[in-house]
Amino acid sequence: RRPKNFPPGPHVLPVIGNVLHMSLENPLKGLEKLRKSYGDVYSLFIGSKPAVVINGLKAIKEAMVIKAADFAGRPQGLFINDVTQKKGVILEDYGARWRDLRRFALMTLRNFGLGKNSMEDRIHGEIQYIIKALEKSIGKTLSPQVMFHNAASNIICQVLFGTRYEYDDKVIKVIVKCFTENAKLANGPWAMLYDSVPLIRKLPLPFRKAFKNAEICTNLISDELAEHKKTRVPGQPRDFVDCYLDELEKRGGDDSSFSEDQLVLYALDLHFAGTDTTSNTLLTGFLYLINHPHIQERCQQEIDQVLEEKDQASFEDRNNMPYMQAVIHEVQRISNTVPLSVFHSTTKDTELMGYSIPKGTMIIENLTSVLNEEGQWKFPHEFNPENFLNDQGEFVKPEAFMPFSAGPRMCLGEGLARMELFLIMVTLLRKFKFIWPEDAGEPDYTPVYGVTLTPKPYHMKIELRT
Ligand code: HEM
Repeated sequence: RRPKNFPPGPHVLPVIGNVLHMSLENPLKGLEKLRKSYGDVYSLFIGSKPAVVINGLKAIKEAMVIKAADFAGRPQGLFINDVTQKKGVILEDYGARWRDLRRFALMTLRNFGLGKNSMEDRIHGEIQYIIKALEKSIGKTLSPQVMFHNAASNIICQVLFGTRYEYDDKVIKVIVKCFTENAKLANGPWAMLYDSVPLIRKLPLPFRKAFKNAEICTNLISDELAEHKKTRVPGQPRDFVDCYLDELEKRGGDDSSFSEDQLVLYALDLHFAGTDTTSNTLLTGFLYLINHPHIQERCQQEIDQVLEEKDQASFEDRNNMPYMQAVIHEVQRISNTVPLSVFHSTTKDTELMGYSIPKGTMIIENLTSVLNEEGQWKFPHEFNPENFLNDQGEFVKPEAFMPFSAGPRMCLGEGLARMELFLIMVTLLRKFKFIWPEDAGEPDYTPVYGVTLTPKPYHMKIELRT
């Protein structure tokens, strides 16, 4: 039964809740349909657990920005918390420990953006490997999926461990495989059963694979950590792991949010958060640019004009490229890379749009509903950079642009992600022309649903620009 004054929603069945109202293949359509029946704030039962789904700019802003702290928790006691051993920053509940971990990550990322070997240099370094891979395919077709995935992974690996991995390296292949499998399991029916029926948790059922995968990744990162401990010079950090080890010494080892065990899961968290997101946005971006050649050409004209004889683009150049800025933001809007954000939970009894929501209720922030909300965009349902340009052709960012979410839990890698998207897209568009192969048929823009949305695999043809 729904508590008193709880948001409305469809009829609930015992044990399975509202599972039948949602397609596990793609729940986004089901959520949109329920919004039409019940309004911007409604409730669903996932198994026996109530969850509130928040849709549209007005309600999301009230929850995540105005009542920020009330909605900044993360659900606990779920399958995914057990798999990640309640460590790391993404799933940590709202409180002092989360704040400490988040502040440390933001500070370290900022420090690595400065100085000689800056984040821009690291990104440009990795772009050279993408260029090499593309040059090998000139005049032929290429599937860009693995290439973008590895590039995003390498950029974050350089920050975390100070190393990049060759595109066919065994370590990174194993980590990526484990992540992909776990993301699927976490989203699937076995995780739901694990959450709903605690008695089966120790049984040898398919969800055990997720624990095995987590152990494999933990062991690989522990090896990396051991290597760092052998070669580091205290006070002269080379990367995130060194910074963390310095911090650990400073805190004297009696602080439960900072320990070597924590570090391993923390690094895996950042790697996971920074890889699939950026690479799927790039993949979607190129899929649209290839199939909208006039937009691709207009980007190239602006890039040529602004960069002239300069060797390489810098992130600052974005301020002189309103059209490119609009295109990248439109790519992010249409990619809708993390469609349901990461689930939140309420930290106390609270209210939203006149409804009462008890402490500890799971909150599903439907970012899709804002990124294509009618009334917020000139062209909500089509790929059109005009969504981010005013009548004078200047770049403007509507309030409903929130692919990184909003409020205290909003993506902490936003700065890095935006820099990667800009430098990679500008550098590649400057050098190459991307073409849809003649024999590829009509493009299919329907994404494959998961924690992140992924475009269906596709091929691109590459020509060198003169
Ligand atoms: C296009 C790329 C990216 C997109 C669309 C994206 C999107 C998001 C979203 C929607 C959230 C959930 C926010 C919430 O719960 O309200 C999130 C959280 C997070 N992201 Fe990103 N992200 C991207 C890239 C990155 C990168 C490169 C990093 C690496 C540093 C990163 C690290 C994180 C972390 C650590 C969190 C959890 C923050 C917390 O719980 O306090 N993300 N991201």
